[in-house]
Amino acid sequence: MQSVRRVAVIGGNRIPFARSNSRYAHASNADMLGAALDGLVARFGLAGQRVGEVVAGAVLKHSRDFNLTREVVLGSRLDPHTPAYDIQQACGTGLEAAILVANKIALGQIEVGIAGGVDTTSDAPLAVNEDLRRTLIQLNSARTLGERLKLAAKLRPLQPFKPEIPRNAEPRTGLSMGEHAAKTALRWNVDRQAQDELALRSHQRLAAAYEKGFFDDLMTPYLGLTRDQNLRADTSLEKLGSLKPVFGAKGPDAERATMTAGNSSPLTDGASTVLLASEEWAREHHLPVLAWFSWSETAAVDFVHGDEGLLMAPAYAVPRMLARAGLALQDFDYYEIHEAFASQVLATLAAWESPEFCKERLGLDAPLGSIDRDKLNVNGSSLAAGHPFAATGGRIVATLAKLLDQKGSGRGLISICAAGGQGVTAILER
Ligand SMILES: CC(=O)CC(=O)SCCNC(=O)CCNC(=O)[C@H](O)C(C)(C)COP(=O)(O)OP(=O)(O)OC[C@H]1O[C@@H](n2cnc3c(N)ncnc32)[C@H](O)[C@@H]1OP(=O)(O)O
Repeated sequence: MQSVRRVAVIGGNRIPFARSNSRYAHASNADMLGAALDGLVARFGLAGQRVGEVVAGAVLKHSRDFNLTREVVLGSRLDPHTPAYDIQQACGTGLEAAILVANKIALGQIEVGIAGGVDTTSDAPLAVNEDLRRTLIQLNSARTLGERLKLAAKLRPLQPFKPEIPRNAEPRTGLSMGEHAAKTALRWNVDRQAQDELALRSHQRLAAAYEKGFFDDLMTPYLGLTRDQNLRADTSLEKLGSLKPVFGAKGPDAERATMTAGNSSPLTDGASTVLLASEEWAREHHLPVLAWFSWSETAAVDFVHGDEGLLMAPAYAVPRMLARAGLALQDFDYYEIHEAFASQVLATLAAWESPEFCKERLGLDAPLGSIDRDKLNVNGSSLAAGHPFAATGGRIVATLAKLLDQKGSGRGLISICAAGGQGVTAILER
């Protein structure tokens, strides 16, 4: 059995993120992931090379995209002998892909790998209703004219052919991510002002990062976009404060609704990729190491039978990871907490500060405590950049690795909430 090896983050490449039904309206998942991968291959001189594995995924995928990642690799300049496959862990997909690749490198199973993710809400897979779908499948395999006529006769009463549009909702509750987050915001008394301030900071910091050229070697322009399209450098607390609540805005608690289009991440299209490798591979290829991928943890909460918030799993994953790593919540120079909603970031921070939550839910004698907010999402996050579900993990890993490289030393925490009541977290070090 080989001992565990250090895993290097070499770099990343993504395309600018676009607002849904806008600049990338006619691009497919394969087009966008292909563009992000092509940029990575070009930047790190990987053309013609056989990479250990490429692992990526999409949350919303057409049924024809059996193995989207492999198809993208076959269309890329990588050696076609590069194995590639899809995984899916909702909004944690990109980070979970990086964890999978990192673990294979750590165990000596591969020397180098690429993790990625892509999503489009502009090209979402539509399905026809269940009866119609089954009848069409049977019709396709019917052997005799009689069988076909019998099945065709069944089709008429199934009119209209109403498509099933995938909803951004939990199958077991029927509630959208935003509606779940609104319930959590009430539970944690997260106020509107704090959410709008977090959103404003996200836009200001992302804009400042662009101005400094931070993304110059992390991004390839695509279809005319050179910056994330959702970024509103000119937004203000006044503008944000004037927006009407959209989640939790109906029902008995409507008066207390606080979540708006401004403090919720928008529906977004985009793709990202990250290059991970063993120390030896990096040295042999003369590629500098940005950061080391050191710890990870995935947790799940019972939001169906219990009272845990759908997007609160990172509140459980992080302390478990800290305990294994022998670290405190304050031992970090950067915190990258994915901003699905400002309220979910603030509820997570409130949970870590709560003596009751930490004792009753985490079994800790003392709360994890608060973090220095100046170290949180220092170059903006999903509220400003947008959130193409599976692509967010790659954006965050590459951003944090570069921040640590620029600082020269330090440690960063990644926390991503995901649908299904799951949370994916990791630690990068330099
Ligand atoms: C999936 C997982 O596994 C885990 C997760 O991450 S959960 C998160 C998943 N993602 C989501 O659930 C997406 C949530 N977001 C949405 O559904 C939609 O973006 C939304 C319903 C919140 C808003 O949709 P919309 O109404 O089409 O947004 P949009 O038209 O852009 O904005 C509405 C208004 O607010 C304004 N606005 C939005 N952001 C603003 C800002 N930062 N500053 C100023 N104004 C802003 C817009 O200009 C617009 O104003 P007008 O009506 O005057 O044009």
